[in-house]
Amino acid sequence: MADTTKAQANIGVVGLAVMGSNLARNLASREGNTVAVYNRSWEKTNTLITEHPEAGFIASEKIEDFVASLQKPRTAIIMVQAGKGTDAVIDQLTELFEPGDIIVDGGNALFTDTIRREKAVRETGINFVGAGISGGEEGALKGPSIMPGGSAEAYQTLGPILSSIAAVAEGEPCVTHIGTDGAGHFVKMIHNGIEYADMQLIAEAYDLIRRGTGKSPAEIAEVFAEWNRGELESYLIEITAEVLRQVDAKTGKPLVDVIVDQAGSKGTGVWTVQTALNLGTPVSGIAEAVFARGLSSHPEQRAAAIGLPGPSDEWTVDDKDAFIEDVRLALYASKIVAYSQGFDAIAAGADEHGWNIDLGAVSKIWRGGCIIRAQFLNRIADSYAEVPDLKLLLSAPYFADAMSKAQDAWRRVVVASAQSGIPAPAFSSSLSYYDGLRAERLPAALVQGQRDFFGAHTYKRVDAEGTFHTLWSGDRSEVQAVDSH
Ligand SMILES: NC(=O)C1=CN([C@@H]2O[C@H](COP(=O)(O)OP(=O)(O)OC[C@H]3O[C@@H](n4cnc5c(N)ncnc54)[C@H](OP(=O)(O)O)[C@@H]3O)[C@@H](O)[C@H]2O)C=CC1
Ligand SMILES: O=C(CO)[C@H](O)[C@H](O)COP(=O)(O)O
Repeated sequence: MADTTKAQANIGVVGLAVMGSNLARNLASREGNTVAVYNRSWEKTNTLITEHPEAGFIASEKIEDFVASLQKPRTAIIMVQAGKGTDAVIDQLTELFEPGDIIVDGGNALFTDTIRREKAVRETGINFVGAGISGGEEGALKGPSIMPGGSAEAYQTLGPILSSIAAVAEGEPCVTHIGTDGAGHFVKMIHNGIEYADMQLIAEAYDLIRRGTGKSPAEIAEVFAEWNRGELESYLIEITAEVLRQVDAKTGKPLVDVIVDQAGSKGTGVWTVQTALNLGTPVSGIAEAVFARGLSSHPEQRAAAIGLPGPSDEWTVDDKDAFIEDVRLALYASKIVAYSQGFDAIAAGADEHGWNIDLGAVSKIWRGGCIIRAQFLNRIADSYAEVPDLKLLLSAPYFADAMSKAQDAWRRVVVASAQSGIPAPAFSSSLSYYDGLRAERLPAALVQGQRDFFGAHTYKRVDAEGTFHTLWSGDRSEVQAVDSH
């Protein structure tokens, strides 16, 4: 129980499930910290303090005691379920905290909720910081990537303690002040969108290799382990090899073969796509990943589709090693597209919400601690260092060169997917995005003509200023018009 007569802790954590308990241990392991902990139900608190006496936690059963155990100005990090749970805890803390104190929401909040909460809490004189935290259980314990928003003043107080618990990549802590109010949670949301795309692309690579070459999951694990020593080196490739190696103790089969093939989701991928749709930013690779999880999770429809015809011609892979190398290159190119789309979405969100987000700094803090950490984030960081206002990541020399080296293989893999009937939605949509971007002319011109035909939506001409409309139901002459978009 807390000694409510003395405020001993310099920081507190509310919510002691997987993320909160590990973050609290991380904080407690740093020199000079005394950590107060509180969870709605006592059981989790009790487990944490019983299993980790070395952390010297100050634990409270009541939130009033938790608040009393914090030194002023108080700082508490909330790690509870996003949505109503977070609102409930913010309300409780706002009642008990005083002006100058800091509430940090480290959960996966929707950034518009964070904007709303920051505004409401700021009016009480208390600081509110929405901070995206990535790294899962291990990251929370050993060093996550942290994406804090909120005011610059709050970050001055918070920055040092967040830096002390963050992952370190290339000698730099994986934390930076992203921007005001919801900027941190916006960037975390996009991080998760990229995570979805990356995972889907890896899953497609696995499926193509397995069905194309007949290799076992354990053999494919070795392929991924090999890839992890090259330009694809990343946490997600590393854990994919681990998952594919795992043998189910009950059946002796590869674990991947006994897991139900229906992918779940908690919402951040959907938010990314919804937000990008509102911003008019095509995050097509991320969207395909979200839809692929959705498709997998409709067992009745999938059962109804079994027996529908597949390709008539037999599809075989003649040179297995060459095919695997093609898949590797297709994965790398599609992954670059996913990150490029993600960075576009951040730039568009920053424009829309008036955030001054340093994309180079974002790429640096994703190099360590987070789920999408990858060797090639160093190349992204280099690209933004060379051209800070880079308009398209894909066009940076390193990435343009990577696309040039990968694109023939990428096309062969997409063809193989279509011919074999092995779905590869993220590979093929990423390739179409790439081809769409680099096209000198797009059939969007025809779409504009169609829109003008049925709705007098007007169009621009390539050879004259102004806005035009064809009198489709009249003599089909062209007239000047007011732009109706
Ligand atoms: N798991 C992960 O890998 C990652 C999770 N996150 C985010 O971090 C946050 C914490 O995640 P995780 O540790 O997985 O825990 P969960 O998202 O499973 O949330 C469980 C915690 O929320 C608390 N809680 C739920 N509702 C309320 C409420 N109304 N009032 C008070 N407390 C409430 C629970 O308390 P009780 O024990 O009493 O039920 C418990 O401590 C979430 O926002 C999540 O999205 C971010 C990155 C990675
Ligand atoms: O934020 C995270 C990692 O960065 C969480 O693990 C998140 O829950 C993953 O999303 P989903 O459950 O939808 O796959």
